[in-house]
Amino acid sequence: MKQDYRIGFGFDVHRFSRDRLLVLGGVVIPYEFGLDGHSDADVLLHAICDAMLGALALGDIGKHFPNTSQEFKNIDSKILLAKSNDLINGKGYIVNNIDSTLVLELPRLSPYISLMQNEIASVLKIEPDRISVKATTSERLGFTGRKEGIAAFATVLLTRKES
Ligand SMILES: C[C@@](CO)(OP(=O)(O)O)[C@H](O)COP(=O)(O)OP(=O)(O)OC[C@H]1O[C@@H](n2ccc(N)nc2=O)[C@H](O)[C@@H]1O
Repeated sequence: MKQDYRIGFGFDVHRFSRDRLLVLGGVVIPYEFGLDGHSDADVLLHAICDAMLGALALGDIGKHFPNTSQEFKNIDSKILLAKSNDLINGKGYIVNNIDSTLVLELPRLSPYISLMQNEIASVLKIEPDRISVKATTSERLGFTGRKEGIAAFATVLLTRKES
């Protein structure tokens, strides 16, 4: 008997880089640096994808979207989020809610949080109030504190699709 609920956790890190866009939660954020990566390096969406896949023990994003594949070069990570959603839907589950936290010193994200929630909700086709996006500094400690990059954490609760 399949469980009615499955919980997943995701984590990702990307390093800051010049001449790259900063894309977080599907939103382009004005800043002097972007994030390095094979895709658009949307670290928040990657952590959320990882949590969705992990909830059903489907492996991690690298297994489904390898950074060695030309298919995913510079890809918009909203496409990876949609693909991850298709995978869990195909297994009979939908996203009930997401909680996530970005760890970075700068830029300030509070003006963009609701935009990110709306973008993610729109891709997943669920209500924005089921998507929580938070941002915190690491009090200038560690690689995030040295402004070398951004870390993202996400937890996702999946529920069975109404049969
Ligand atoms: C989103 C994508 C799109 O191509 O690239 P980026 O834009 O982040 O570069 C990838 O899915 C991003 O996958 P991600 O999983 O974050 O990349 P990595 O950390 O480099 O891990 C790549 C693969 O190596 C495996 N891996 C990683 C570390 C480790 N010590 N042993 C491993 O076996 C992981 O299971 C993963 O499947």
